[in-house]
Parts: sequence; structure tokens; C-alpha cells
Amino acid sequence: MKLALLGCGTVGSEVVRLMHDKADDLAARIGERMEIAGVAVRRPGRDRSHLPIDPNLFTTDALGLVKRPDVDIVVEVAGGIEPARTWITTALSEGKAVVTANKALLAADGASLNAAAVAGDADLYYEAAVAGAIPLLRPLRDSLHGDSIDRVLGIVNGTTNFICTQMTQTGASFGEALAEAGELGYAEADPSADIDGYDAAAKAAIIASLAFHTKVELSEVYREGITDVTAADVAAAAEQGCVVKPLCIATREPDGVSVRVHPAMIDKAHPLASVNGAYNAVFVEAEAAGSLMFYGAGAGGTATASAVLGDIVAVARHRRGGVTAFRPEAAWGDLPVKSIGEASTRYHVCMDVTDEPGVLSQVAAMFAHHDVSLATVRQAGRAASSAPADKQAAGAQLVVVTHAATDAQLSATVEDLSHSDLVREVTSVMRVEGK
Ligand SMILES: NC(=O)c1ccc[n+]([C@@H]2O[C@H](COP(=O)([O-])OP(=O)(O)OC[C@H]3O[C@@H](n4cnc5c(N)ncnc54)[C@H](O)[C@@H]3O)[C@@H](O)[C@H]2O)c1
Ligand SMILES: N[C@@H](CCO)C(=O)O
Ligand code: NA
Repeated sequence: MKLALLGCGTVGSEVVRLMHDKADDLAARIGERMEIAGVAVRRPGRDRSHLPIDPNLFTTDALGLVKRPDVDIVVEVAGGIEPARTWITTALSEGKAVVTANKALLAADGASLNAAAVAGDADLYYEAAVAGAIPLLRPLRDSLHGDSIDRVLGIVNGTTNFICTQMTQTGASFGEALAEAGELGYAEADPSADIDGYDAAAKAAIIASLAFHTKVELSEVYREGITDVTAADVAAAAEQGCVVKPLCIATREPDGVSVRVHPAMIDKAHPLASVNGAYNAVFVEAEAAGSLMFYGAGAGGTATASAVLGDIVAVARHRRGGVTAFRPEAAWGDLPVKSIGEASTRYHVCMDVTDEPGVLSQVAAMFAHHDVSLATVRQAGRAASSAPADKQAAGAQLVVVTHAATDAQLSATVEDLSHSDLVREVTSVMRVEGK
């Protein structure tokens, strides 16, 4: 059986190495030897002598490689939308199995890829695309297919979890932690994909589509990155007995589904609070199965290559048996995706206020006006002011934690607070999740 590898970067080079090192095991599991027919790269002359592969196999003609009649399986680990979409749809429509790690493409145009797979009666597997090495998508699309999933809550981006962990544990700056994540092979080629939440949003769209058997577009996922998370937020979380984590939350509700990714505070006692570094963890809550937790390496070349190899073995076995996987996810349901305004959670709000009698009750009244009920209110100390010492009005810092309220209620409250003469500045608003 022959395989075309498209891309030979962090993940691709580890696929090459593992396919070489594990060749005998893979042959035993598949029932025949798997050979690499060619590797598409951008720069064929680059020194890749550390890789256990014949240098004559490198080519810049990826599409030509995909179309070669002797190629059975196409493994796409180059990333990006085009030309990856053309390579994959060409392979599928010619009946070749495809294994990809490309969540950006799956989230942007999963429907086209699925349609090509159906038309070509070919397998499309992408376990590496979400939560790296962790087996999550196959459990969602196979093992849990007899159940109904109500909620998926997790950390699905290794880079931003690594950054939050470093900021919390070592006091590293955002920039230092991001640079280290890049060196360790966790970050996307364009780090904005990680820190602005696009990567997590793509994964959330894929998870929600599979979990709820409906089509969730990338544009329907509410997305906030972690670039606004400051050392002060991390410290405020610690004072609250919490840590800041980049979360993905997808829920099925009676009137639709809700899908969001954003940083949030989570109680230190919650299992997600101790998921550190580039590790990912995902809770799946199913009607009959109850709560399931998936945990492991969410990024990194070797770990991700494990998921790619698992998919290669699966599709190779299907080809030997002359079958393809049944693809129920191709039959998209039609559940509405709810707006962020309807999403309900708790909030941690910090503000600098004037230190005078009655401030507390008036601030509380602004929350009450929008039906937001308060869990705790704390005066954290005197607020810093940039005014000269002799002109400084007395100020204080208030920290409020709310009970569950909708995003719309909270936004309206913050709007009122920021226009109030008593509130100098709303310095931070962060969701509190995990209960
Ligand atoms: N690194 C991870 O931890 C990880 C984890 C899960 C999924 N992924 C996904 O795997 C894919 C690859 O990620 P990576 O980290 O290996 O990226 P990378 O940038 O290290 O490697 C991609 C390689 O593909 C090559 N490439 C890009 N366009 C090409 C083209 N048109 N023709 C030939 N070669 C081309 C690049 O030159 C590069 O060497 C991406 O879709 C990424 O989102 C990565
Ligand atoms: N850049 C991604 C790679 C794994 O999908 C992450 O940090 O999670
Ligand atoms: Na995975």
C-alpha cells in the first residue's frame, strides 16, 4: 500500500520518522507494508538528512503526487486552506483515503470535503485536527454514536494553555511564553491562529458538528483570544482561588446549540485547572454515559503524528477490506446556533471606583437593574490613579463576582458602569466557568 505525504514540517517529519521506526508493527497491524510514495515539500533542496527517507522522494509537485495511480492514501499535514483543499478533494474524488490534521480547512469547508468523500466513496479521517494525540473525534463519531451529547467543555489549544500556564506558574510575560511555545513546535505557522482563538474556534466547530450531528460554521463560534489576558488578571484569578484557562464550551440546548471559545477563570479544584503546559483535556457529558474526560498531549510533532498514524492504520485496514467508514456526519442536522448574548455564565468584574459613601450600593443597583445577581463583592484596595498626588480623588478597587447571567445582561451592566460618574474604569471582565 502506498501513501503520499503532503508537508514535512513539525508533524510531517515525525510521521516520516515513526513510519520508518514502526514499519514492522504497522505492517502487522495493517496486514501489509506501508510505503511512502513521495513527500510534497516547498523547498526540496533543504537538508533533511536527519530523516530516515530516500531524498529522491521529495517533490514540489503535490497535486501530481496525489494523482499518481499507485497512491492509495493521502496524508495532508501542510496546513492552510488552499492548495490543501484542492489536494484533498482531488484525492477523495479519485477514491483515495485522506488523513489530515488540518482543522482550519475542516472548519472552513468541512462540507466540501465530506461531499467529496461521499462522491468518491473514500475515507476522510482527521483525529489529529482536534486535541492532538488525544483520541476524541473517533470516540465522538463512533463510540458515542448510540448516545446524546449535551455538553463538551475543554482546553483544546496547547499554545494558549502553555502561555496561561507559564504566566501563572513562572510569571513569564505573554511574549516570552509565546516564543517558547513556537520553539517547542506547538504554535501554528501564524501564531495569531492560536492567540486570537481561531485555532480553538475551528476545533470547537468540528467538535460541535460531530457531537451534536449538526453543521456549525466557524463564523458561528463565538471567539475571544487570550491577548488581553494580563498579569493582573492572572493575579486576580489567584486571589479568587482560580486560574485563567483558554476554554472551549459547546452545549446542546432545547432551542439550539451554543459554541464559544474564550479565556475564563476556573476554580483551582476543577480538574481542568491542573491541565497545564501544552496538554489538552476535554469533558464530554452524554445523556447515558454521564461525564467522560479525555486528557493528553494536545500539540507537538511526535504526539500529533501518533494520531495521524492511527488514522493511517484505520483507513489502510478499510482499503484492505474493500470498505469505507460510514459517514453519518455528512448528513448535517439543522440546529440553530445561538448568539453569544444568550450564553449564561458567572462573571468576575474589577473596577476602579471613587471612594465615597454609597458607591457600593449604587454599583450593586446597576447590576440589579439588569437582573444580574451578585455572589460576592470585595473592596480590593485603593485604586491607582495617574493624576498628580495632590489632585487625586480618593479611589478604591471593587471586585464583583456574579451569579449566572447572560452575556447580554452582563454587557448592558458593564456599559452602565462605564458611563457612571462613580466608576472611573471597569478594568477587567472575565467569565468564571466550571460549575
Ligand atoms: N504542530 C502541532 O502540534 C499540530 C497539532 C495538530 C495539528 N496540526 C496541524 O498539522 C498541520 C501541520 O502543522 P505543522 O505544525 O507540522 O506545521 P509546519 O509549518 O511545521 O509544517 C507544514 C509544512 O508544510 C509545508 N507546506 C506548506 N504549504 C505547502 C505547499 N503548498 N507545498 C508543499 N509543502 C507545503 C511547509 O513548508 C511546512 O514545512 C497544520 O494543519 C496544523 O494545524 C499541528
Ligand atoms: N497550534 C495548535 C496545535 C495543535 O492543534 C495548538 O497549540 O493547540
Ligand atoms: Na485528537
